[in-house]
Amino acid sequence: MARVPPAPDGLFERPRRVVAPGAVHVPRWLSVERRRALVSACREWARGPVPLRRTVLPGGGVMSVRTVCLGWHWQPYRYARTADDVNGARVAAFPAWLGDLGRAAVAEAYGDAGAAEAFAPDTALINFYEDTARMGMHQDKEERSDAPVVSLSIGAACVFRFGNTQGRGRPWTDVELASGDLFVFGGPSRSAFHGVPKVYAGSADPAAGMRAGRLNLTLRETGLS
Ligand SMILES: O=C(O)CCC(=O)C(=O)O
Ligand SMILES: [Fe+2]
Repeated sequence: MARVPPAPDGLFERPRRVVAPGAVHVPRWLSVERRRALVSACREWARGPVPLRRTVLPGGGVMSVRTVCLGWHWQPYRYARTADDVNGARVAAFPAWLGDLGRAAVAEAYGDAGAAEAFAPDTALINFYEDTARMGMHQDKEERSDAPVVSLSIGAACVFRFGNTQGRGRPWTDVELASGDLFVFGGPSRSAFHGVPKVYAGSADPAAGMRAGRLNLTLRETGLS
């Protein structure tokens, strides 16, 4: 297992990059204040009403990431208001301020005020990765909306593998997502396969309140009511 952390901040410039049409990586978008506020909000949400837990897949496999949802609860492979595969509780509300952050993210990534204004996320999936956690290649496809997915990363850096819409295999692009990075995928990239094959052990963001591990939030429109 590679344990070499990415280059320290500031050593190399990480430019903003269009990875595929509609898929934009904006390094270090979140300020340290914003990262700290998100980390403490996630700590609260991880306590309940639905606790942070490993999702059990229909075949019996258990995901290595631990997840908690806001607004709508995702379980393989549908959304519901209640976490029927955990404790039956209704998930915490999706807060208005997180919707504002999502719209700012779309504006930043696409430079399109109309697209930003139209973005109305109603769910967040919050994933916590220990250094050994991974996420296999998948599509985010339970949403009934063409709206983009906004992804925010805090803590340890990872390899985010961004593939194609046809299948799990190549071609793909490996992107390093580090603390504070924004990644938005929409338009022709909305249903691209993607995953996290590696977290860089030893990279952390103590200033944001993360001594170890990686936090990722995806803000999405479910298209459900
Ligand atoms: O952790 C990430 O960067 C991606 C998470 C993801 O793909 C998901 O929650 O569906
Ligand atoms: Fe995903």
